[in-house]
Amino acid sequence: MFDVEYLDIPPLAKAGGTVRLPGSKSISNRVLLLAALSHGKTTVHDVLVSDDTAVMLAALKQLGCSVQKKGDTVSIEGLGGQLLTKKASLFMGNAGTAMRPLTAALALLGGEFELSGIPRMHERPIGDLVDALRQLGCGIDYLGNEGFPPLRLYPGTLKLDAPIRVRGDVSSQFLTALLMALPLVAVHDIRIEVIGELISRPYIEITLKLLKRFGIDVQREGWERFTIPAGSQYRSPGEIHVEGDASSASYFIALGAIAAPTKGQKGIKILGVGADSIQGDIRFVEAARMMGAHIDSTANSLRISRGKPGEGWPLKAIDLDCNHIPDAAMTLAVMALYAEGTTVLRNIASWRVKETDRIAAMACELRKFGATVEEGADYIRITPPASPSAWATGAIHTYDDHRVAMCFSLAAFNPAQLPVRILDPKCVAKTFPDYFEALFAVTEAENDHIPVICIDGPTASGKGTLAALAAHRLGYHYLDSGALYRLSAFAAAQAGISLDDGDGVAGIARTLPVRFKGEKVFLDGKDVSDAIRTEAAGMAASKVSAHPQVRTALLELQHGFRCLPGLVADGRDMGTVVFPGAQLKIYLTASAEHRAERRYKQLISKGNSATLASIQQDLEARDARDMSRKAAPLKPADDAKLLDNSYLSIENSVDQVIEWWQGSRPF
Ligand SMILES: Nc1ncnc2c1ncn2[C@@H]1O[C@H](COP(=O)(O)OP(=O)(O)OP(=O)(O)O)[C@@H](O)[C@H]1O
Ligand SMILES: Nc1ccn([C@@H]2O[C@H](COP(=O)(O)O)[C@@H](O)[C@H]2O)c(=O)n1
Repeated sequence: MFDVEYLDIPPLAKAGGTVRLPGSKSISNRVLLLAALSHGKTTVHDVLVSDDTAVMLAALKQLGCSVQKKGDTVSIEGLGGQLLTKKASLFMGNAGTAMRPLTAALALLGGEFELSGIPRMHERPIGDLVDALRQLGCGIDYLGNEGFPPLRLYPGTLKLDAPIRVRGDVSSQFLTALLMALPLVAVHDIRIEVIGELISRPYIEITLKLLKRFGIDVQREGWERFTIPAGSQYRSPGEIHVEGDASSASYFIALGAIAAPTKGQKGIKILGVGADSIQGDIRFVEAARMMGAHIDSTANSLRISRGKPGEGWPLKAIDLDCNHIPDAAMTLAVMALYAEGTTVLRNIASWRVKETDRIAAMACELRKFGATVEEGADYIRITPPASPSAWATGAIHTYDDHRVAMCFSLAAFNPAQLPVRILDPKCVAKTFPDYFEALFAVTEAENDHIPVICIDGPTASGKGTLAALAAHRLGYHYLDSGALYRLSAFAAAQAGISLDDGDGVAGIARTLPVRFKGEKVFLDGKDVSDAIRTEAAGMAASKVSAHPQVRTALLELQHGFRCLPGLVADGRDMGTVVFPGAQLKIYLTASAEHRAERRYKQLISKGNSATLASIQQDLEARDARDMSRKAAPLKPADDAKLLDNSYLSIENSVDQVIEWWQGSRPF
């Protein structure tokens, strides 16, 4: 996951490859709760691992459930409809799929509970569900604003004879919550009557299908009346698989529809969800087809490609009632940027009470790209920028809403080739923690568009420290090019090749079996991190680095580090030779005394013996060799910014680099 303040996505050009989707959030949280309420043990496979499911699992544990989790497989020993813990304070984060059904189940089972969430959860309505539960005699108080969480639940006297009336026109989750909770107390038939037109019906279909898997056969009359038969009892199905998340699929369906295919790939293949999906958002496929996407499906996979010019590309504007695909419809709003004409998405009033007011949020962020947007109580109308030059870009606010973050990543295919900044990208953790990694794995940018920051300078000036920290702050990759020279010398010595034999060392360098993992370096699978970090190894590296053949041999390997979303590279010739077109070049220096002292402390802290004087002598000798060699000598690039950090802390040095970087960005 990109745990950074913002993520800059370079202009993207192409897409192709296979995406395996994480499990569906809606199915995962329903199944986890049903498993907990059932008799017997349930093993749930392919569960979504995310913030919202973590909240549900934590609550179930607090309620006395035995939960074993291994990766995306969760085993739950069901409570058989009896709570072991009758008193608890449960934190629901911003997970509506946990808050609503747990409120209903706990209110009916009886006990003293408090349910709260993050501030936005306390703005999301729950009054209609509370009203329905109070009709049944459940004890529920509001602890904050009337109609909203947090809630206090306490035992009441249940009255289950009369039909239960619940509104269905604000959130279908209220009905889902009742459908999942009422089987716990179905001593006789229980009738639910829906008031108002039921929205998001496909989510109710998921609920009914899953209830069936757990032994509850709800009778339905249209979408107005539901009956839970007397004597209903939850029974574990034993094993159950969660399908891929159809709402998450929408980003990759859209990607296939708007991106030119990468060489050798037939668009995007999505695994985990397909024509047999029980999720309503699978009908996003129909909407994407209407806009021009070419989509083939099997039972549990999809393949998407962009139409030919004039036959699906550019996309076609649509005017669509999106009540059946409320979550995935946000993706259509971003696809509308690539459509000819004005797209209207209707019947989306529920957007206003989701993670954020999604109609207002989408309108505001779409305008940053130059779109003309009109918003109404329950619709949004989007006209894309009139021409490539009318496109703008901006820093996208994500409102702690995973879907805003994910769908706006697609704006990086803009024809003006502008980068897009996503603020707080880690909000995708709610449903798809590795979304951006998955996106970058199947997209391509023009090489020159992938940003590179070069940090060159003499020994022990702090290049590596600075480069690694700057990369971390930006979510970029990091190249420690010095390590490649150290490894070449090390591997050559091990193979008995003289360090003076340029061709011999170059032969080794050309096929270095190197792997970086965090701060560790592996050569042919062996951890050589400490072995290549000695001063002797640095001196050996300096020797082999003077051979032009060795430098050429390492060039391709270094270029390979230039990957989405960007790179920070440190060394001696990053800005002058390896990445001459880099967007930012820094030449980092410090006085020889400061550098010697830093290296001295570094060595001593690792338990090595050294004297300050000898270290200073060695590093000055190494610098002299690096600066005087013919091939790619150490020197500042003509367009490098000079940074002397003799009296600058590490943190201030990083701040300075980030400030320079920000200054070069269009946000
Ligand atoms: N601004 C700074 N102030 C104080 N110490 C620093 C500063 N920057 C880096 N250091 C410390 O200096 C030491 C050397 O830093 P680092 O290894 O990053 O240098 P380098 O330039 O990459 O070295 P090399 O040339 O060997 O690759 C480290 O212990 C690091 O913590
Ligand atoms: N781009 C580079 C990086 C390093 N070298 C040579 O390798 C030696 C070791 O580098 P460290 O950064 O790990 O200390 C260094 O002294 C250089 O001789 C290089 O030539 N080009």
